[in-house]
Amino acid sequence: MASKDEKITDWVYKGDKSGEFKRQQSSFRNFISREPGAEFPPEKGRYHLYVSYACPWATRTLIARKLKGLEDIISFSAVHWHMGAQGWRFATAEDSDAEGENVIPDPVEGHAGFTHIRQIYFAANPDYQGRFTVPVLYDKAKQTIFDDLIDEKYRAVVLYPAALQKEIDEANEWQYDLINNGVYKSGFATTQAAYERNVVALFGALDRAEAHLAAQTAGPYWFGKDITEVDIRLFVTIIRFDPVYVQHFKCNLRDIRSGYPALHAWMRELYWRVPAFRDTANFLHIKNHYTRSHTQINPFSITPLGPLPDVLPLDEEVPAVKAAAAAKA
Ligand SMILES: N[C@@H](CCC(=O)N[C@@H](CS)C(=O)NCC(=O)O)C(=O)O
Repeated sequence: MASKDEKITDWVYKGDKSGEFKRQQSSFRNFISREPGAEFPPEKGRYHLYVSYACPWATRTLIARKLKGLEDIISFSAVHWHMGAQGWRFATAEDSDAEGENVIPDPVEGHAGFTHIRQIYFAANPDYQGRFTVPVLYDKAKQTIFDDLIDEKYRAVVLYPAALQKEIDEANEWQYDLINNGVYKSGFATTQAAYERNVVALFGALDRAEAHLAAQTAGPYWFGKDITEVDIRLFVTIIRFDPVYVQHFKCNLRDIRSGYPALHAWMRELYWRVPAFRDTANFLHIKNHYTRSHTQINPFSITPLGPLPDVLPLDEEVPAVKAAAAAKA
C-alpha cells in the first residue's frame, strides 16, 4: 500500500487524480530452482500454496499445478471468497457458504490461530507494508513466502517451451496489461475518463485475441496443438468475463458468448475438455467474491444470477448466434 492510512478497499491510491487502479508489484520474489545449492530447491511436501478460487492470478497457479502433476508435491488450500477490511480470510468450521476443494482454515503447522492471509505476510516480514495478495507459496522449511507465482516458477518444459518463449512473452505483455489487468482497471476506475480509456483498450485487445484464435488452424489452443502459459493466463480472465466482468466491472461493449466466437470456442474447449481448467473454476467463489467484496461498486452486495449457465455446453449457443448460423446455412 502506498501509505499507512491506505485501506485494503482503496483500490485507487488516495490522492491519485488519474482515478486509475494500479496493481502493485510483488515484493517476495523467490524462485524454486534445481540448480545445485539453490536456496529453494524443489522438494515434496515443502511448499504450501494459498489461493482464492475467485482470483485469476491464484487460479492460474492451481491450473499449472494440476497440468504439471504437482498435486502430490505441493499442497494447497483456498481462502473464503469474501475479502473485507483485513483482506483475504480463511474459512472457518462455521462457514457453510463457500464450498470447494480445500476451502479450509490455515492447515500449515505453526499457523494455529491464523485467521487471515495477512498474518502469513507478517510472519515472513514483520515490517511488510504492501498488499496481502494471493497466490502465496509458503516454504515450510524456511518459513518464508513467495507472492509472485507463475512467471518464472512454473516455467519449465511444457508450458513455456523454448521454441515459443519469445512469442509467449510478447502475448503475455499485451494480454496482462490490457486484458487480465484491463478488466480491473475498467472496473475500479473512479473517473469516466479512466474507465473509458481502459475499457476501449480492453476490447481492442479482445479483438486482437479473437483474430489470432480465428486464424489458428493448427489446433484448439493459442499456439495450436499444445497448451502453453498463454492459454492459462488468458483463460482465467475470459472464464470470468460473462459471469462477472460484463456487469460488475462494466466491461460491456460485448460479451464473450455472443460477441467473440473464436474466444468462446477456445475457452469452452479448455473448460470442458481439460479437467485442470474446469476443476479449478469455482463460480460460487468467483461471483460472490467480486459482487460482495467490492461494496464501493455494488453497495447492496446483490449478486446477479445470470448469465445462465455460467459456461455454455460445447454444443449450445445463445439464440442470436444460433439464428445467425441458421441464416448463413
Ligand atoms: N503478486 C500477485 C498479485 C495477485 C493479485 O493481485 N491478487 C489479488 C486478487 S485477484 C489479491 O489478492 N488482492 C488482494 C489485495 O490487493 O488486497 C501475483 O502476481 O501473483
